[in-house]
Amino acid sequence: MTAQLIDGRAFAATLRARVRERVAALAPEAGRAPGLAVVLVGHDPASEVYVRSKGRQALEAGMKSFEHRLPETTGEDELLALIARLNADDQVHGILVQLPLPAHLDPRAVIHAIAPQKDVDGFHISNVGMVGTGQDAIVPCTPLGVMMMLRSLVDDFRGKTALVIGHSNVVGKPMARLLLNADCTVMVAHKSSTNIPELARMADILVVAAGVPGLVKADWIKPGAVVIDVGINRVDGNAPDGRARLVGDVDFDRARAVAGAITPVPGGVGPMTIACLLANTLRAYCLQLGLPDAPLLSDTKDPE
Ligand SMILES: Nc1nc(=O)c2c([nH]1)NC[C@@H]1CN(c3ccc(C(=O)N[C@@H](CCC(=O)O)C(=O)O)cc3)C=[N+]21
Ligand SMILES: [Mg+2]
Repeated sequence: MTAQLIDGRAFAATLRARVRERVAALAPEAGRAPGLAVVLVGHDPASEVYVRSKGRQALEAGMKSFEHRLPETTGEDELLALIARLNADDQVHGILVQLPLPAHLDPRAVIHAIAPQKDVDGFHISNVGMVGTGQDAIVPCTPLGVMMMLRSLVDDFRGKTALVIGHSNVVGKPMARLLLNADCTVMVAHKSSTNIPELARMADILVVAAGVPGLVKADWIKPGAVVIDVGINRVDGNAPDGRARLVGDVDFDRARAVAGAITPVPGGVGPMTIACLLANTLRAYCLQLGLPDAPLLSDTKDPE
């Protein structure tokens, strides 16, 4: 058997188109469009690329984009003052502070300074607590995108067993909570657990967010399982042209022969993360303006 490839670029394009349509319907005058503010401190090259594409995609969706680039040496007071201004700015409906921050800045203090209704990353303790108790909240972009893709593949989460490898606040923990909220049986493993292969072999749904290239071997995968690879690892010099190559956390070429469906890297989870940021910004806008907020992709079985 060869696994079905889950096309994250196609899902993301469909979601972006739905966001764009709804923005056009809700805010025909550009002056009232949803606004996304992205804050980047310092010059991490990967972060620069992501921040640029977030800004470009926000504009393409008919939103306003505000980019704030601050020097590496920015003090916490200065950053908190900027967040306070963005919280008070009625043109700004979503605020994202790009992580990681330089070491002298405390990410918790910064995240918790963001107004929860503008926290489009879903990292504020208020949104985390809401998701943790099964309430409607702003959900972190990567796990939200994964759930949208899973819903198109899994008819009924009840009775399914899921393993999440990695328990970060950004991906693993919220992923596990969303799967629990969907009535899956959920296991969460640290990447260095010695029994991961046995746990993985029980999983109908395997979500890997460990940051270890090729961690998951084909013989860990239950035949027919849905495998979601969240890893984005830059491996130097392996591409035919000698440049860095992106690989996931799953030994993709061999896993394909065992899994029922699998996400590639690149072109899997990554593109959905940014599309979900736009969806969250639209959601935040609706919450702030008291507009109805209908689901965009989460309710549909098929991205077409
Ligand atoms: N506050 C905050 N929120 C984030 O959501 C956040 C962040 N900080 N810091 C960095 C990570 C990383 N991240 C990605 C988004 C898109 C791709 C993506 O589109 N990846 C493409 C490939 C891109 C490439 O070629 O590098 C793909 O997988 O196909 C990847 C990674 C969001 N992050
Ligand atoms: Mg991420």
